[in-house]
Amino acid sequence: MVVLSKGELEQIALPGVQRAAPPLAAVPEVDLSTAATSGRAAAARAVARACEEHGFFKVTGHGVPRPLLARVEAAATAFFALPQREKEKAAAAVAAPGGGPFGYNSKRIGGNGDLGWVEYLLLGVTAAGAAAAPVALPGAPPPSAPAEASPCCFRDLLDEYVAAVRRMTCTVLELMAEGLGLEDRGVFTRLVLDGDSDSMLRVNHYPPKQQQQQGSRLTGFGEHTDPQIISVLRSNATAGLEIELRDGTWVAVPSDTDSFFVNVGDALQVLTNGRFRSVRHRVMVSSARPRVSVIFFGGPPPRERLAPLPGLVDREGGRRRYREFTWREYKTSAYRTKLADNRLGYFETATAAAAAATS
Ligand SMILES: O=C(O)CCC(=O)C(=O)O
Ligand SMILES: [Fe+2]
Repeated sequence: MVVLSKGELEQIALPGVQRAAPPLAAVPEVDLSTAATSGRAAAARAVARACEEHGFFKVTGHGVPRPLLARVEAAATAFFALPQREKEKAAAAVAAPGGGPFGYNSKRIGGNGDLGWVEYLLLGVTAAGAAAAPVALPGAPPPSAPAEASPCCFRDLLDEYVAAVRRMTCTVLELMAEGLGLEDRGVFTRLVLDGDSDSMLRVNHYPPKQQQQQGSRLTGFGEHTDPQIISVLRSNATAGLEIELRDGTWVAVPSDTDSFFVNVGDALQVLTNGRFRSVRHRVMVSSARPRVSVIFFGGPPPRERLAPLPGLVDREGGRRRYREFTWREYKTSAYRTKLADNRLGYFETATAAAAAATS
């Protein structure tokens, strides 16, 4: 088990963010069921508007079966209730041969000293539509645990979940392309469906606060932008997610177990030449109830060369905000940074950097 020193625990209880953020008054919402009918153009426009304004919106009418969502939530809760030893054994099984970020972790986010009041399972997503690790997660649950806490069952369930959520994600990505007026509707979808797509699934569990932490707001997951093209999140009924608006204020996103929340990621900000905004967000733990969230991150293949799409650059008089780079390069550079760093700064063109400095 990871034991934190007093100083490390103080870092999680950040004094600067003690005040509760006000709720986001109107969460932009897109009903995907209307996109299947005559409302497609309106849905595409609503998606593009939300990506430009917030880089964030809520998806209803998504078609992912409710019982599947409930089973995943129950299995995740049961998994994190397993003895620490079992969770760590699972980590060893999903770790990539050469190391890397996959597996189970507690309190430590990434390799550069970021801490949060969270434990999580991070799994690679394979091209075949299956999620998770190529090997079964070992470890039998204690006899009292529900069957779905068994890491093998949990893995199978997550496979099913990823297949359903990836399908829905592709519909959203197509709507984004349409909303931008791009002729090639599949320009984003292709990257996520590619056999080598660098997609992931993260299951987060924010444990209830301990006695001595009552009254303080803890950093569950510090502020950051997501690296990939798109993130699609579903949580239990415990709030905690907050996003930063364009004017720099933070707002709380009310939880909604029937909907998914979509974040624009860094890669999509680049592809759209900055028109879509990679949303800065965090999770604050202020409730005594645990929060469980499951996030599908749709990413491009490592070899993919990313650059602003020419059609979108033309619309800005030829001004390119980012230079071309491969996804592998971005990741190499990002792994050296802290969670809160602006990871795209390194890839900005000189004109974009100059514009940012004067704004
Ligand atoms: O757990 C959440 O609700 C969000 C966590 C998050 O932003 C992430 O895992 O990238
Ligand atoms: Fe995130």
